Amino acid sequence: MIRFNQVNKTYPGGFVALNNVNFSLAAGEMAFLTGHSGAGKSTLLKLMSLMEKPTSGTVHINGVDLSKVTYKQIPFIRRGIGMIFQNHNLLMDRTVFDNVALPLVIEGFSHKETKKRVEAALEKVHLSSKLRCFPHMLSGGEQQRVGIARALVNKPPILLADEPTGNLDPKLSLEIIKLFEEFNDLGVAVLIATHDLGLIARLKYRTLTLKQGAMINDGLMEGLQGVHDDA
Ligand SMILES: Nc1ncnc2c1ncn2[C@@H]1O[C@H](COP(=O)(O)OP(=O)(O)OP(=O)(O)O)[C@@H](O)[C@H]1O
Repeated sequence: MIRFNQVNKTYPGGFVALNNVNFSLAAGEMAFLTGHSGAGKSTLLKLMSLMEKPTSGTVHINGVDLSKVTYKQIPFIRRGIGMIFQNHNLLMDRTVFDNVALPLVIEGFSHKETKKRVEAALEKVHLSSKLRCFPHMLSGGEQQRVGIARALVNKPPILLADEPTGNLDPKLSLEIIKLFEEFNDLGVAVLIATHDLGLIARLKYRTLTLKQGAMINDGLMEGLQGVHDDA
């Protein structure tokens, strides 16, 4: 589903953001990605979504070697990945329905099919009653759930989340993770980049840890000391 093989990323200017990263995430797996600020978490997510290219090494997503993807094919590859961000990037002048419908409108789905899918996605994130609301009428946790519905409305097999609980209190954070678990139970592979060591410690999922661009841990976290030392 996701496979990194000897991946290096050096940004123009010479900064080494990723150093020989190897890992894979199978279909239906769920894992955390953590590490200090600047460790390379966002860079790793950007390589998967074709926002950046590796300097060397290969990245496979849904069986496709991304180095072989042409410019024209990029939108098709991206459709296989749902992305969720800390600030959820909702369109504030559009309703909840329109925000969630956006990926389907871009893909050219009929109005009838769009309505069916948007209603189903909003039901999954428990927001059916808020369909006609504008984002400013919702709480932070509800806005994040709209972002999740939008990311998953076209049923991608992979979900990538970059600090999805960054602005939320512990209770709401857990609710968001529970939603991810529900999608994971349906077979979606989920990778969650987070600084939230409390969340990681409570949930006992596989945890990939980056330190200065190198993958220093891959597995359940036992002791978390040292990971965020150089933050
Ligand atoms: N476009 C760029 N050009 C040059 N350097 C960059 C670029 N993007 C990121 N970097 C550098 O690469 C390093 C890794 O950045 P990255 O955003 O992947 O870290 P991160 O682990 O996501 O950090 P944070 O938790 O603070 O978001 C940082 O030192 C950053 O300054």
